[in-house]
Amino acid sequence: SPGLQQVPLKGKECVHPPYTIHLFSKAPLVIYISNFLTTDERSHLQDVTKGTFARSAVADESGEEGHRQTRTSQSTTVPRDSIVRCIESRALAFQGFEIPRSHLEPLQLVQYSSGEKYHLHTDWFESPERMTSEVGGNRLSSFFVYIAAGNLTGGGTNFPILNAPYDERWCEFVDCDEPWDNGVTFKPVPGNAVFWQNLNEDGSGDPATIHAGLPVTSGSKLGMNIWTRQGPLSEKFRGRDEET
Ligand SMILES: O=C(O)CCC(=O)C(=O)O
Ligand SMILES: [Fe+2]
Repeated sequence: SPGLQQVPLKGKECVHPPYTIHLFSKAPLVIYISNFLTTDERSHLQDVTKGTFARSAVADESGEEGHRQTRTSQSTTVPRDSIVRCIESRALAFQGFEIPRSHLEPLQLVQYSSGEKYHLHTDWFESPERMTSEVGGNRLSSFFVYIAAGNLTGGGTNFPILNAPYDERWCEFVDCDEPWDNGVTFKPVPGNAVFWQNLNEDGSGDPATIHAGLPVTSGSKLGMNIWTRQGPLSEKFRGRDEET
């Protein structure tokens, strides 16, 4: 239609699935999304990252990256093809269209086998080394998308500071067997995602966004992080964009 700029996608149309959103919390902003990724997109992400996973790193207080018992998963960066760009566009549109693509970190897949977990942490940083202008400052928001669950038990995403919901309809997405004191645990339902805002209006990190990937007690879990920074990442960290 006149006035609408269509981005050419080299033969592959970017069609967004009709996902459903459920507002979980207003402060911090936490939104549960059903059917954020299609089955084809999920298989594609698994195909293009096959054999590329390595032990996940975490940063300590000094910003030093290393391997710790607090994060025992394997992870990898997803190469940016037309399907991945389509998922990026969806994540940006979800946040209101204003954020340029350059504010997105490369998408990260995280694989957990039985016994693996990611201890309580925030996705936002406190050490200046981890939020330089080269990496676009701090992490404004996070999507954790569930990509696959093979005979999975455990492995939910737990937010201990958030209140568990009252309405039973949440039990489709939330572990309603968790004791009330544990906060909320989102169930790893493939295709679904949890979105939250990490930073307050003044740019400070919101401590209430602390969360964990609970131990996988059997089977396997594959998830994906989509992190949006406050500003653009340099080409060194984000890689080259052919189109914007
Ligand atoms: O595995 C999960 O459920 C959460 C993972 C996570 O929080 C992260 O990778 O930053
Ligand atoms: Fe996280």
